[in-house]
Amino acid sequence: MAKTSSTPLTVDLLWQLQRIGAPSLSADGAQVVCSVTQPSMQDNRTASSLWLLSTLGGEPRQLTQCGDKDGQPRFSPTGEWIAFVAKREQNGVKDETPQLYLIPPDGGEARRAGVVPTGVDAFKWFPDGQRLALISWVWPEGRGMKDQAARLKAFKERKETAYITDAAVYRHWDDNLPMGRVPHVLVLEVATGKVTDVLEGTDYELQRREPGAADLSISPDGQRIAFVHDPARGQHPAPRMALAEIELKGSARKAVRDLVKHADWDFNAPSYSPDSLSLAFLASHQAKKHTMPQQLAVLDLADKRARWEVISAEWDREPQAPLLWSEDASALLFVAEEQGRSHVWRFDVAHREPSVVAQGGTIHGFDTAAACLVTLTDRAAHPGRLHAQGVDDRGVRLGQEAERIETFNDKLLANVALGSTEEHWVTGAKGEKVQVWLHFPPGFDRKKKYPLLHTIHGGPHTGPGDCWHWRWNYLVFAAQGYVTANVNYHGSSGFGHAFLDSITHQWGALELQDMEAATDWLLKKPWIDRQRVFATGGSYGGYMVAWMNAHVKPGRYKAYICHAGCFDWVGMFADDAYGWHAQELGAWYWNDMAKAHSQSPHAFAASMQTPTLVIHGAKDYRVPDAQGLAYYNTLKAKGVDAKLVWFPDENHWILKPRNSALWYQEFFDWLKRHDPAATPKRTAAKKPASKR
Ligand SMILES: CSCC[C@H](NC=O)C(=O)N[C@@H](Cc1ccccc1)C(=O)O
Repeated sequence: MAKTSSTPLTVDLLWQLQRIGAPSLSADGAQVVCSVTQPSMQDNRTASSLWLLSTLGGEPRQLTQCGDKDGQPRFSPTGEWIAFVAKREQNGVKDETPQLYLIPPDGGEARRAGVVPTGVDAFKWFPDGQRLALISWVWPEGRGMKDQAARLKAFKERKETAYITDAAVYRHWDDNLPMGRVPHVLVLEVATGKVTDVLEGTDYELQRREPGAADLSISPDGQRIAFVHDPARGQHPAPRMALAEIELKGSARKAVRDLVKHADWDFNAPSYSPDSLSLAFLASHQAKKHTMPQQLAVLDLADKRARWEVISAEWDREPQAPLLWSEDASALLFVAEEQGRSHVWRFDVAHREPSVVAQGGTIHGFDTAAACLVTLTDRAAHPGRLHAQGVDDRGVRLGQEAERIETFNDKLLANVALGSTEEHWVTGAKGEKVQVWLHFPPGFDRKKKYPLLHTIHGGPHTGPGDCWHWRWNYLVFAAQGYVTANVNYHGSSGFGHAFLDSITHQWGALELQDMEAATDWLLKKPWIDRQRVFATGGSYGGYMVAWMNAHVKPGRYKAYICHAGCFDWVGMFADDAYGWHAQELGAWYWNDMAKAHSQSPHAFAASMQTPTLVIHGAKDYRVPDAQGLAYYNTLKAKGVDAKLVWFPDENHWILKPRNSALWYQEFFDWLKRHDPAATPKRTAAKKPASKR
């Protein structure tokens, strides 16, 4: 039941809430460290600090003061240190790039672990707690850290600003990848601070799209590092990754070799087993179909012929990185989606049997040690929370309820009337069941009528549901009085491969049928006001509302809001994901323009008449802002009521607090402006110029 208090969930309150990062558990399972991000609307920024919590009860303790971006905290296997990434000024030295810091769990001053001129993107502890493997983007022709520092200095002091590349992969989401550099594995010694690039002088490099800790695994004896590498070295726009292994002699490279490589498969998330007998990893049979899920696979490390096998082929769900082994090496633990939620799963390797160990909501991180499992979980009804629970030595959950180990946002939310969330299913395209999440305003009264607001998710291969979203918060929308619907249309993830793959080469068709089936179902509800129906969406959801503007009878939806929407699949070739277009749309545009246009809203612009708010960030490389500008310009040229909100300093997501508050305000103002029941807040919408 919704709380009866009167405080609604407002954007202002949303931006006061603290944001908990992925937890790391100490080896004895007694302590947890995580980052906590505190936004400041006043300062228009966010700051993150590290907090120490206990799985045995007691209040959390702040470990570091609000640094700029204290992040990725990880307990050392021996429990002696917590390592984290930060940019700081210490002992007269100001970090120009993120560095690795160490702090004792008992607190005190963190110290820089060593100097990595090109910065630290991610890291993994060695089992002995005496070394760390780091990921850093280095100049491949560089030799040693001094040379890297000199090259970085020269690059920063150059007067030219051009970004020059001959790579196929040179951008990711909103970043130009570091020009002239490639991601390598470095080894840092805790005792000396010495840093060694253990791929220096080789042709090996890590995968370029956000290489992270899950791309590395260190063998229990500390003598080998498995890593995800790109055999095409950035020269293929849709590369298939391989796994390789560095053999160490101390902190130096002794050898590097391919470990798992196959032209038809994409591999990632290597994970050595605690008994050193196996390497687990994720494998996707891309040659079979580009939508093939990542499946669990295991390599027998004793097998001279390096044979590996998929062990989850019978399970129609998709494990996500990272893969953690149970302590007895009998099972793998990971997160996987399941019909609008995600859980921590345990997969018994011998019996090939999955089971849920920790239920979502939506799980955003977990860790396990010493028969304890800690999770970071959110729901539509609350932001991320940390829970701890006992698991037996086979990694199977003990007892029913996990214990919450923090109350970071409880006080702020104590008197907030949140509204409620329900899961429903409708018959959609192909006569198949389609999941619809409904979020109701606080104090919802079935005898009254409410406006309907569709919030269409992006992807298309994602499957949100029972989750807390900072940028598209379902209950913030509901608090404004909307029944808010989230349809997991055909193509969404978490419902099996066939459902996800069903839209391939026909983007827009089945999804539209699902949206319309959900709207038809909702229009039959006595508590929906048929005259007050709106649809909004971001990215692929923005594509969907543009597609609906061209394919749905005007008037059914009073207005649309298109955030970072794909509008024209030919123009979209400027995006950072262009390598996947042909697989998804069915052809390269130059080979079959009609095929591209048949799935492209711009090709149907003639029929667009519904008022639309277009929002886009200039630094968006996934859906370049030209897409939103073209859509807005098209509507203006046609005399359709349209408004543009363009952010010169934001990317695919609107991340600065003040810009996010403005985003929500413009969002609600647009809906009110086109709501027949709303008293006009400002002068009536300008009459569009004569229809052309
Ligand atoms: C298929 S390529 C990129 C898919 C990716 N999300 C996963 O489902 C993505 O970035 N989706 C964008 C929309 C988009 C689709 C195709 C090409 C570029 C962008 C999104 O919805 O965030």
